[in-house]
Amino acid sequence: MALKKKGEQSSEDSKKRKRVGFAKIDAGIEANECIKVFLVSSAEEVGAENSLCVNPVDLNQFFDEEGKIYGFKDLKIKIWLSSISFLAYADITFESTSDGGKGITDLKPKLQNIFGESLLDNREEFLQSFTTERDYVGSVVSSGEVICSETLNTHNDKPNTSDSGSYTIEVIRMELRSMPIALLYSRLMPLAFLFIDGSSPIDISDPRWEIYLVIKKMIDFSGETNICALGFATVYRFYRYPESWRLRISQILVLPAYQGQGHGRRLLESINTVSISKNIYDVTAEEPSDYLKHVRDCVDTMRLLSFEPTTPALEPIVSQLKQTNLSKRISKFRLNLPSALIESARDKLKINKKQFLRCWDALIYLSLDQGDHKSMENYRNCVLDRMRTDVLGKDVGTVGKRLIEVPNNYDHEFTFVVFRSRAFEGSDGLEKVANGEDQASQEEQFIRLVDERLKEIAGVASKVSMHRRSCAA
Ligand SMILES: CC(=O)SCCNC(=O)CCNC(=O)[C@H](O)C(C)(C)COP(=O)(O)OP(=O)(O)OC[C@H]1O[C@@H](n2cnc3c(N)ncnc32)[C@H](O)[C@@H]1OP(=O)(O)O
Repeated sequence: MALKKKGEQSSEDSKKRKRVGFAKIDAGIEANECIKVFLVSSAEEVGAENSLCVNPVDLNQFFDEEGKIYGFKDLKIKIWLSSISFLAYADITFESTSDGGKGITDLKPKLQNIFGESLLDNREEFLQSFTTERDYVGSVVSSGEVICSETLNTHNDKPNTSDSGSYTIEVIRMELRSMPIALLYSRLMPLAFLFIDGSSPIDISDPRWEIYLVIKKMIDFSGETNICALGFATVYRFYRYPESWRLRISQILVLPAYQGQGHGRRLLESINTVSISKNIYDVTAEEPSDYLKHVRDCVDTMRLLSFEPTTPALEPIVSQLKQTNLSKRISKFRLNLPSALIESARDKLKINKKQFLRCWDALIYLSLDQGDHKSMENYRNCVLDRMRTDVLGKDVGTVGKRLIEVPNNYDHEFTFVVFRSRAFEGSDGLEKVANGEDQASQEEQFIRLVDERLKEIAGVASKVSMHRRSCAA
């Protein structure tokens, strides 16, 4: 073996060194960019150009390292999700693979993290499932309890007046621990992961879980009844001391193709029906999305409007808003909260206090003349004032200790934090008021918050007015 002296380089060595550069490290590709999910209801739709492509909340979360997939060139993943059996199949294509410094992502376990057992390996088996599993949902829900049933006309989705061209929408309630429904839920769970922000699996062995399925029943040309699932809600029953129960909506999802057709409302109304029939204490929702809040506010505001004690409770506050000038900061809303109505709405309609207060805003708004500048200005000031109290604490105006309501998953009504605001305590230990600049920016934030809240209230009020007009017509 020839030894090379230090410092001595052959011309061959120096050529080699020139050729050894720093290879570019694989930047990877985001899962959101290369994965497309299609919701299909027949074998013909699998691979078809016009199949329904749906938008999951965030696929990156299922992949490591900033949601990226490494080692593939021109990677394309098409996931076909059957709305008949809720089985899935992934078509994966790529030009080549190479380890560019970050390895080659093992796709199968990653996709199984989302789809679990419902991800099939065999394309043929998946295609056949549209036939073999055609009655799957129907057979599972056959033992469930029908909570609501509505027959609609195919042409205009209005309650049916003739027998032809009709279908039935039902909401079915089942306990999750029984076997066939537990298996169906395990196929629905990936949908919750895909379409509900921050969704996590639930422990179906806990007997307090139940599921509400909204299904469509239709008789086909051969006279057979086809049943498919359009959405679902999982609900947990909590014990409430000393001897009652509360229902908490954990996940609610209407399949993308069927959203905005009243199925979310039907699920919520069915949960309300059950909570009343079983004399549950109240109903809450776990971290509701903004849109779910909107739908829920519409549903509960409508219910409160037809609740007898509501109108007399509204009258005094509405007449006050019409007459008084409330431009100065006073807590009229807090002072005038209708505690008897809050309690009877909880008792009879199972609307929890936090939810009641959201609807109360909409009910007052609906009772005011939108063209009357004074009452609308008063209303705005009251909402602003209530928000200040909510954010700054129950004890606005006193320095030092403050009491703040903080959200939690279990019960929004009963969590408070007491703290000593730094803005009110100087380094010399003397209590001071916040400086002018802090107060101005705080005020700006409140104005922004109040504008957003007023927009939400107006959205609910307009939907409720439309719904009332169409019911009256
Ligand atoms: C706790 C959690 O799970 S949070 C996550 C919630 N789920 C998701 O985000 C998943 C994706 N989204 C969905 O699945 C659905 O959109 C849901 C479940 C949020 C709502 O279900 P949908 O079927 O889409 O709602 P639905 O058709 O019943 O309501 C639609 C409209 O009718 C209105 N409406 C419903 N009931 C009434 C009523 N009684 N009176 C007046 N209006 C009503 C709603 O306000 C809404 O109005 P809009 O036109 O302003 O949007």
